[in-house]
Amino acid sequence: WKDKGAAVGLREEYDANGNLVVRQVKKGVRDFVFGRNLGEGSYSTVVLATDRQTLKEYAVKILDKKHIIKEKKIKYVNIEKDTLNRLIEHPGIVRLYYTFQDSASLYYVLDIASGGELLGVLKKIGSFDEECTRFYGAQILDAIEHMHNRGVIHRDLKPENVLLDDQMHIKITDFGTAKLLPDPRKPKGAPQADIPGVEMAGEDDEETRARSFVGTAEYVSPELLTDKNACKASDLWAFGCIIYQLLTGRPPFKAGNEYLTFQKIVGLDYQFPPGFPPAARDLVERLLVLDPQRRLSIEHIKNHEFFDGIKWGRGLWRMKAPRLK
Ligand SMILES: NC(=O)c1nn(CC2CCNCC2)c2c1CCc1cnc(N=C3C=CCC=C3)nc1-2
Repeated sequence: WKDKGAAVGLREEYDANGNLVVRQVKKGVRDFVFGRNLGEGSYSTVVLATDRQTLKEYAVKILDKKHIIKEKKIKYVNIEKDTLNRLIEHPGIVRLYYTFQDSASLYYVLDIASGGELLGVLKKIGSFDEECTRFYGAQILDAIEHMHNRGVIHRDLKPENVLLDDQMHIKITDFGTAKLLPDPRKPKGAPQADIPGVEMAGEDDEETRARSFVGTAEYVSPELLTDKNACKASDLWAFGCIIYQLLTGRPPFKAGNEYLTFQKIVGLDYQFPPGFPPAARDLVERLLVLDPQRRLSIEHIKNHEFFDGIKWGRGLWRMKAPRLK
């Protein structure tokens, strides 16, 4: 990285009344007051931060440059930034506002999800009723549809990566292991963005990176275990696991260790507990299908009986979140 430091760019503009307005266009470390630690990744720390000027709160993801280079994770860093830039305008996905760097670190300034993890809420109340599962399932599916329409496969969807904002609406996070397909909105052959000036020397090539990643055991799709290839339907397998888990309090495939969990997955070895709602059961059975080609498409899921009554699109994000009981 060329160390651009935290140079703060200022732009002089004139407003409608001809008054000179000086606008700050580049943020830096000095513009934020850093607070408590929100989470640790393998090469990043996420910290609560407040913008000194606007007092707006953010989550700032701080990536250690030395560690990234030593662990050859430059590609992951590029993928995450490119992914977040592609998904910039969906209410169900953590938004990237600014990036900057100093001599030691890269900084991503992201939406704060003050409600923490969906998993935390699920653990607190045990399991969700149908209404809450329908609402949160619909928001997660709407965000997955947006990702897939932009050529992004998340590959590690799980309740820990579904966060909640102050309206108890979801915000999906952690795109460091996403798989980026060519952006359908960019004309064929157009260069796909990267972090400028970041050498890829000694980097895994994209194919190796894309094939080397396996998500979190309980949510990994069978195709990722058998032929190492994730596709959009892999996110819908994880979605089926999440719907099952919201209604029962546990994922469908869980064993004493990862190997036994993987065996259950490829053997489609799971059961529905008594009282599992029939419409939800039909939906989950059409998602937890070994052949990714035969899994329900997003359009079919949206029209499934389980989601009867859901107003898809912008209306879904204006709805008041149901009380979690
Ligand atoms: N890896 C990330 O990008 C990331 N990690 N976190 C915190 C993790 C804590 C463990 N589970 C997954 C998330 C965040 C982000 C994005 C941006 C982001 C925005 N808001 C929060 N909010 C939290 C609030 C309370 C507890 C934990 C997180 N967290 C994050």
